[in-house]
Amino acid sequence: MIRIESVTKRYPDGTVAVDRLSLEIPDGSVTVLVGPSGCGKTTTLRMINRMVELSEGRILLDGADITRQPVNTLRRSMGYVIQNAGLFQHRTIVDNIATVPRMLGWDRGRARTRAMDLMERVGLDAGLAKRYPYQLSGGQQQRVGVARALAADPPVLLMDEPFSAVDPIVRKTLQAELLRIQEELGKTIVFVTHDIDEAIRLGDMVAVMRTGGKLAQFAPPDELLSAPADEFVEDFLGAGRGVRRLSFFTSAGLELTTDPVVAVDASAAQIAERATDDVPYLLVTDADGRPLGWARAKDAVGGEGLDAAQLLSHGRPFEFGRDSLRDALDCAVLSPTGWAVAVDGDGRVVGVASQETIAGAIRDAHAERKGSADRKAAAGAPGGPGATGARRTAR
Ligand SMILES: Nc1ncnc2c1ncn2[C@@H]1O[C@H](COP(=O)(O)OP(=O)(O)OP(=O)(O)O)[C@@H](O)[C@H]1O
Repeated sequence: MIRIESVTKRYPDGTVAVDRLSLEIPDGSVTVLVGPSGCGKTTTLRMINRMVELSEGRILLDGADITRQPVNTLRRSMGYVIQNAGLFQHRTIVDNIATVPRMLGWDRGRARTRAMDLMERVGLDAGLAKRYPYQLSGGQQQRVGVARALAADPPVLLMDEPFSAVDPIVRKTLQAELLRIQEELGKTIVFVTHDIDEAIRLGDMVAVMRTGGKLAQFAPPDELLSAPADEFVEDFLGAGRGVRRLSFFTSAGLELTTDPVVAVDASAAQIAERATDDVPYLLVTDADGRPLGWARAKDAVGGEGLDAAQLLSHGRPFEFGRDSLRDALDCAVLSPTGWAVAVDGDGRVVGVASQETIAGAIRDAHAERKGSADRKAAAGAPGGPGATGARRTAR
């Protein structure tokens, strides 16, 4: 655990960049520092690896004061990723990634093998290994930056606006990749951004800082959205808090029905059996149970069977139990029938849910969450990461 204890940074010109900041950064999770420009995020991050020396207070890494160990030893335990990747322009990609292992005395072959493994892990084609940074896109360069920071397998990763310089689509992909890598590696990540959506998507815990280097709120994103500490945090979070919070509710409790689901080769009798008064649309699946689209029940009954070419689009299904209630709601709202299609991990239909069913599940989830928050408050327990149930999606 990284423990920041009442830390202040006063630069030589008198600027107080960070003012008595205290934070406990849990192991194996992503803690995001977010706030407006100049609020002291970068200064805080750099005090952790001592690129900036603090003025007052102390920082403990696993209980030991970071000033008590040689700065090189400290930095080796912390990968560092910055905006625009900061790659060595005269070195190939594979050599960039192998930099730290080589510095640690690994032989060339072992360092290169490690670098090639990491390229695969961060989603880079092995064919890029011999290129130079200028021959890569911005998104690819950021991936190299992440791979280089992971090369010596440090327990801590410090990331300073690593995805700010790439376009929004690449940025979402990189965020999703980071979450995937984090799921596998379980590093302690401290991530700086000025983008609140990025903070909410990536953070297990989010520290909102305000100008003057003061902490405004430190909470899991769900709690931030449901109970902002004050007007500053509320303004910073922006509009649509309620809908955004649904990302933290799992779809696992949704009551699905399979009543409208029929296979494309269903007989006239099977279709007639499905198409009751309560089922205006039928969800048609292929022989493997994957969704093909919606058919109007009244058109399907009495016909010659279902015509896959005549179906209404089923939109993007949600993965039952993995995706959130926000994903399910999005599906239902965008669906031409108002029904969301739920699939399993292999893309096979497990059922459908109406907008009304989803609205009911949202009410239940809120009531359940409120009950559990009240119980926690009564027991004096703080909120913590990992209580969300839904996969954090980078949609
Ligand atoms: N070397 C320095 N000397 C004097 N003041 C500095 C120095 N570095 C940063 N500052 C000041 O400290 C404050 C915090 O800067 P910092 O870079 O930590 O903020 P930030 O939240 O990361 O900002 P941004 O989002 O714009 O990168 C700012 O007022 C900045 O001008």
